[in-house]
Amino acid sequence: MQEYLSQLPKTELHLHIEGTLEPELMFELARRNGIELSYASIEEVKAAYRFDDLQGFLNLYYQGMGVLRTRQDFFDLAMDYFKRAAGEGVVHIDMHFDPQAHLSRGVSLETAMEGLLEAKERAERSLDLSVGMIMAFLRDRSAEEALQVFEQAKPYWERLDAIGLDSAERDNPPSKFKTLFARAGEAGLRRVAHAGEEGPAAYIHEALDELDVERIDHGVRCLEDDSLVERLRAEQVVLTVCPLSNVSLKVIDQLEEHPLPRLLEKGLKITISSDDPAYFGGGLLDNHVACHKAFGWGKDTFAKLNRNALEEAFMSEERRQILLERLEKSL
Ligand code: HPA
Ligand SMILES: [Zn+2]
Repeated sequence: MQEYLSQLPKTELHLHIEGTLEPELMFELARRNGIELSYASIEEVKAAYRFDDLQGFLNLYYQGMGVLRTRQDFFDLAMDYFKRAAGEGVVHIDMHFDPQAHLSRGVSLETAMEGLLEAKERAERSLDLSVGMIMAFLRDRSAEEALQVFEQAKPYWERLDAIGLDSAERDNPPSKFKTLFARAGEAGLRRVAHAGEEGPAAYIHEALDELDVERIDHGVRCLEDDSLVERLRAEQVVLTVCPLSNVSLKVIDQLEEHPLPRLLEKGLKITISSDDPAYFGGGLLDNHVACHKAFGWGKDTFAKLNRNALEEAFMSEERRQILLERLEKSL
């Protein structure tokens, strides 16, 4: 099965590029930029990656990305991940990135954007990988700041696929960002949002109704509302579920208890992703293997999850057709 899962062309719709920062690269970038880390060794970093909840993770996530200073750092971060992912059979990644988390520590939008865009272009030329770009906004910061950053990013709108909404979900409802999402829609951008990870099922309804999103990132708490489940099924709204992330952040106790099998039984359009692979114990292949072990899923289920992801990915129709055909041949 491991071999089948390795060669299966896999697509991930939910990945934060800053969450791919492995401790080894963190140390290298710290050295390069003359930054003193609060960790003495790579082992110490890894030992710190035990979280009680989303906020506990976010604190380390924002701290870790402090080593990213130059355009080259952003390029290296992304390219490092793209190579690893392509090496395990990932063919497409829709990548979130958090400009506000860099602007707030004095790193310009251009530095982050140019480094990430260069890595995307290099990967698309030199690896068998396509990359979608999702500019994410931090929901625990103000709506005014988000709008201001979005306007500042105007020179890059053309090269973005979508905007997203992430960071601390509790008490930061989607409706807070209604104006931003309307503005992004007018600018021709697609919209996705994290909802129903730690926040209630009502936030999923709200993201669909008030932000007009086409995807829900996570969404696992939809099961608390039968009418919502029925809506997600009828509209075939894709959920980008992140199994190892949910275990790490204690959204669920253990993978065997994860609602994924129930979500599939209910006929929802489910995909699986790694979220922040450097922090949550593995990349997309590891998430596949863990689901196989926990749920006993066979080849058909993994084919379906990846077909769902391919159908919804931000990629050209030409590449989608090529990859859909390749997926069918790999079965
Ligand atoms: O899983 C997540 N949830 C919310 N915000 C995030 N930012 C990075 N990862 C996450
Ligand atoms: Zn996420």
